[in-house]
Amino acid sequence: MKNYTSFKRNEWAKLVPKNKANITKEELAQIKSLGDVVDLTDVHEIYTSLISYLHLVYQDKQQARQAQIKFLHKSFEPAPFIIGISGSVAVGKSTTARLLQLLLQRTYPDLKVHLMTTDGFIYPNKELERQGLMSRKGFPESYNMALLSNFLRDVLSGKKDIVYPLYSQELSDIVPGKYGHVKNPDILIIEGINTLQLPESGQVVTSDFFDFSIYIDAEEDLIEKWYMQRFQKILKLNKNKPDNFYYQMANGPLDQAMQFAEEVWQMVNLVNLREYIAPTKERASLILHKTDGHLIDKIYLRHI
Ligand SMILES: Nc1ncnc2c1ncn2[C@@H]1O[C@H](COP(=O)(O)OP(=O)(O)O)[C@@H](O)[C@H]1O
Ligand SMILES: CC(C)(COP(=O)(O)O)[C@@H](O)C(=O)NCCC(=O)O
Repeated sequence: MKNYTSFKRNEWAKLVPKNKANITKEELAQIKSLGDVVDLTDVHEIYTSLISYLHLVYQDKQQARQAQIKFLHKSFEPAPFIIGISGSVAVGKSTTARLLQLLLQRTYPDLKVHLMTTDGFIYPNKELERQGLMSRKGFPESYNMALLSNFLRDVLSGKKDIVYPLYSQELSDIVPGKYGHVKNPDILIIEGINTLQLPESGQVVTSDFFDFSIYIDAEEDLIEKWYMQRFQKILKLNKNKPDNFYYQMANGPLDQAMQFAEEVWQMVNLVNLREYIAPTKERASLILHKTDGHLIDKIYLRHI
């Protein structure tokens, strides 16, 4: 990759020798999604350097804003620093995003760090069915991109309380009547498979709103394994929840359920990865490459 400097794990870790992220094992336990195994080594070797670099980018942005405001003879209006996180379905975006939020909050206790996902901007199943898009969930046309752009515009305009829809993986649908709120955060982390995608002509590019972006990368076979493992965990979690989307499958033959998940991976998520997600990789400011066991083995930092 021409526009990036690449680092092996230990080279990246050496950029910031001191351990600044004094996070405890208890705090780490909070962010583990569905029983995953992020460990303190990752925090020390990968995220400490990342947080230090983000600090530089953050300061740079504040300075540039101050300069512009002075030039325009305007008064200072706070606007959040926005970090976008992208990558395949099941590559570990939400887990990484939660860890980053926790570490940023720990490092800068005076700053408000809000985390959200773009899943909420997928049309509700009813609407997807109406448009014949149920098997295209996650593809560009399944998102209400105009709503997402308007939302981001509101965020940057400094509006006080902005609502956004919420998606539930267990329901496999938008949660009716429930909304997230963005209330003037200093840092907004926004994760989703579409965060680096270029929209159809005429629409606003989501990543134009970002101050920094991260793409999480891994080999297809590994991501498939993580997808299947997560699917199995979701089945277990919903065995006794009759209202749940996965309830019938969770109580039927396991091999049939796994066959279904395999088909969804092959026909939907893998196609989406190849056609629409992976091509956005080289738009990211930073690429975190993962190997077996979710271990980050390579880091690529884009030149500016
Ligand atoms: N660092 C990690 N260590 C162990 N398991 C992880 C890690 N990151 C993600 N996982 C697991 O991989 C699966 C997919 O992760 P998730 O964060 O849900 O992905 P995404 O948000 O990209 O769909 C989940 O089962 C999660 O528990
Ligand atoms: C809603 C999603 C696109 C979100 O992706 P994620 O946050 O899991 O990366 C995905 O979970 C999804 O529903 N994909 C469609 C096919 C499936 O059920 O996996």
